[in-house]
Amino acid sequence: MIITVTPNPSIDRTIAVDDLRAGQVHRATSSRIDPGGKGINVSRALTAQDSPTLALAPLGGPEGHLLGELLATAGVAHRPIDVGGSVRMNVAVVEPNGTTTKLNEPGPVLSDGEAQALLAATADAAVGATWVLGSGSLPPGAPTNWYADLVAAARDRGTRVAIDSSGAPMAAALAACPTLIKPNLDELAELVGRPLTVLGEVVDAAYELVEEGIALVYVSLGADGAIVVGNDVLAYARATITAPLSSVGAGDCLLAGVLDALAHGADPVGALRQGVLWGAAAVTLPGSRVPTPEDLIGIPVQVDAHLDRSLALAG
Ligand SMILES: Nc1ncnc2c1ncn2[C@@H]1O[C@H](COP(=O)(O)OP(=O)(O)O)[C@@H](O)[C@H]1O
Ligand SMILES: O=P(O)(O)OC[C@H]1O[C@](O)(COP(=O)(O)O)[C@@H](O)[C@@H]1O
Repeated sequence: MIITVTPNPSIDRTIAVDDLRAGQVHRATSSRIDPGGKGINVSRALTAQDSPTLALAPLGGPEGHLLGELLATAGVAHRPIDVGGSVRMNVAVVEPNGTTTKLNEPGPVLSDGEAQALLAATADAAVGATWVLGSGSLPPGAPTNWYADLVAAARDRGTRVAIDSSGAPMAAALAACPTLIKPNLDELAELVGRPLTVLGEVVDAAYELVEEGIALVYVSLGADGAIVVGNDVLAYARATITAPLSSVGAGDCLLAGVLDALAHGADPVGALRQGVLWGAAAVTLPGSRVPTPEDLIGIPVQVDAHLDRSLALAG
């Protein structure tokens, strides 16, 4: 069982328009809502592939109630933590050429007690789990070291822990040495404090984090695929998608594929292959829809242990 915790979940509304222009009135051509937040997306992707998972999240207010209903409809096992503030609504505006503009709300303020209750519930659920994943931004009010505390709590219970966040909460979590992290290119550049433009620079940056004690660093590189770096582990994988539809949540699907494979005993490179497959399949689907087994059919994944360090990245 893979436990996910999403301290700042969302309802994701995807709105399609012909041509987005700031300051103008637009008539949408379509719209949809999906359950959102990074850990929730990972649990959705795992559920769609029949992989056991439990999603924990603070589900407050009418939006929290709606999010719980959406998760139940999708068959995602979840444990709501009751909080006073309402779940946020994040908006993605999608244009026909695939350009996506995202507006993410900050989320409700969590009190100290609510942040502690979420941590305690996750620590309880971690006992006997294959992995615990903490993912996404922290809502206002949650302490910056919330993910660092989660890493310590999971380690105390003998459970492997993955963290996928950004900014100060991610930097604090790194110091606590999670088992695995999944930054994208921008997040890795932020963690090492320098721009990364070619594959060799990404590999070197990921190695620095491995040397600090992170066992496995998976870096997602959008259309350029992903790498895994660990002690004695280095591989690059990519899949070519001819008609990408929406990249919202692709990183979450990649991480779901990686954790599912590792939970089933795959080696880190096999897990990279499955992660890239699930991530690539996600971009063929609208909004943040997650791939089913049928959606994975016919997507070829190339895995290469000898990577071209000079490969320029699209960023
Ligand atoms: N245009 C694309 N074509 C093929 N695969 C893609 C494309 N965009 C994303 N992916 C796959 O999805 C993964 C996650 O995407 P990425 O944008 O890097 O994550 P995040 O959502 O975390 O920023 C990538 O590593 C890649 O495997
Ligand atoms: O917690 P954050 O960083 O604001 O991100 C939340 C957003 O990320 C997602 O989980 C995935 O979106 P991305 O494409 O930005 O990875 C959305 O469902 C959600 O709206």
